[in-house]
Amino acid sequence: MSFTLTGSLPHRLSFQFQVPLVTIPKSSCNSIKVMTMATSINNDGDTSNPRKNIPHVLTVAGSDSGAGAGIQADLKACGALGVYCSTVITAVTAQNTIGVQGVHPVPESFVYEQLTSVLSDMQVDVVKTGMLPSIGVVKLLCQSLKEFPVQALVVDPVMISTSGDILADPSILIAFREELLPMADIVTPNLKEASALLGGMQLETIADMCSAAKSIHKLGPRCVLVKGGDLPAPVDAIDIFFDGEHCHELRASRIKTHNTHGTGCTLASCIAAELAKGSLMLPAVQVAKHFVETALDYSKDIEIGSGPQGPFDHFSKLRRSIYNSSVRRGFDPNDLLLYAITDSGMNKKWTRSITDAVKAAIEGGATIVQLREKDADTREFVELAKSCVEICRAHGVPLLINDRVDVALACNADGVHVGQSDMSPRIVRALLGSEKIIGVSCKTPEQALQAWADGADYIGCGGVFPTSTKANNITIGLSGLKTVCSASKLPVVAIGGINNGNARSVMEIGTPNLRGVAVVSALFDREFVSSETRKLHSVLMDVVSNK
Ligand SMILES: Cc1ncc(COP(=O)(O)OP(=O)(O)O)c(N)n1
Ligand SMILES: Cc1nc(C(=O)O)sc1CCOP(=O)(O)O
Ligand SMILES: [Mg+2]
Repeated sequence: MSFTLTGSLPHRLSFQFQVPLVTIPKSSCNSIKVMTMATSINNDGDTSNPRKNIPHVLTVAGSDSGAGAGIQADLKACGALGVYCSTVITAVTAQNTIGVQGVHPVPESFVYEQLTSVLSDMQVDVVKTGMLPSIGVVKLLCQSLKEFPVQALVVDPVMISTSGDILADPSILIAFREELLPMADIVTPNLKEASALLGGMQLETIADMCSAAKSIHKLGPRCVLVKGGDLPAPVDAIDIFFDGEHCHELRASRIKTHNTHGTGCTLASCIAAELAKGSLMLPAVQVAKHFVETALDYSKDIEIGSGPQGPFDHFSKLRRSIYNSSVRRGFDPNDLLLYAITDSGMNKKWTRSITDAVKAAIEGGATIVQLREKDADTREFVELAKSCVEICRAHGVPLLINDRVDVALACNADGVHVGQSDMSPRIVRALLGSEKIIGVSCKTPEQALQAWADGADYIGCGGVFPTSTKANNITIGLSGLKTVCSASKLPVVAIGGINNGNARSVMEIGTPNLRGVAVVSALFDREFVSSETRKLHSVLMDVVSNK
């Protein structure tokens, strides 16, 4: 549903915003961005030239001459995530991989001039703060935000650099506590900063981090992310996210590298960028953590500078691994169109072998096949899978294995499909490598975003309709499917109770990333698999060719 706002812009344009009506959950952090498409109407009333509002983050932070942290990191992080980033520079620092050699604060009146300049002209969605060197700057920022409200404020409470240099007057704590944090949607302190905000509280365990997050929350921000990177050598990097109700433990692999300069700025900027794109807070934090983890991993061996803490690479490798994860070589989302999933019980009932069933489905037009053999012995399953790999390869159709990563490795299948209670897709990716296809079953937008963050290639979404093929399956309906598709950054295949009669209604829900239907009984609980597949194929072709 949407409503239309009309009004006037400065200069000669009038505007129309199509504003989708969204229900904002009470407990959620302020970050549901209403995505807008401004249609410019020139003086002749011509509406043919739509102007897109690109998501926009304004960073208010210090410049780092070494370009690993500060304003430079913020620009790179937003750029890598496809978000415009404007900048208000609060201080110029002379720093490199060795440390901070000098800090030159920009006069407060000129920080204010920059703020007014950007906020009065540009449509800023989210403000992210980094180095705020004085109480005066904090006060002017708060004043500007009251004058020009934005959709979300992300506060990275920078106080001391990783090299130990002081970047803000300690008196800043009062201004943080009393002025800035009450306006923040999220604050992202590391352990030292969290401790400073709480008057020196000792933080040594996950439980300490959780109680610190709750105490900081009482200062006014809607959400708190306490970063545990400095905890003594745990296996994973653990952060605590508190949304006012629940403490979530967020884990990422700990990457062994000295190229970590700018991780805090990058994380906060990525959160801001995701919020600007319309994400909810927890998924935004998860995407940001995944971004930093992947960037550190790709940059672990690069060498820039001679000091102990180098910068990392926000761009080149990431473009391949994150931004284009849906176009990983070996996976074509068009393959999801007619997704055939085997069921040994059904094929036994119709007295045919699984290999014959797979051949018949391919003959009828199946574009991808999944072996879902819940009862097979492992040895039997591997042999069956090897035969099916051969059949599928001969026809250029990818073959995935349901649940069993070991079987997929043994038969060199094209990938694996896992559900919410199977092995985590992040681990599956680590085991299979970047070239294999990974699908994840999702019933909610949060699961869909997590699947993307975990490195999946597509999601299976259902049950769209009731099914007797999978016991106790929850039905989400066409509306549930649409909600998940709209949130998903990955291509989607719909599943559950789909057949020739209802496939059109599924494919016509109107979300471009819904790429096909996955079916079991509509093909395999039938006498003639190839003709049933052909009928479904022709319905799907009819829908896609008329799109
Ligand atoms: C394409 C596709 N989507 C969803 C599923 C279901 O996977 P899962 O939730 O793990 O349930 P099982 O199939 O393992 O019972 C799927 N297999 N394929
Ligand atoms: C295997 C499976 N997963 C589902 C999910 O909702 O994730 S529904 C399902 C069974 C689909 O079989 P049919 O096409 O016979 O309804
Ligand atoms: Mg499963």
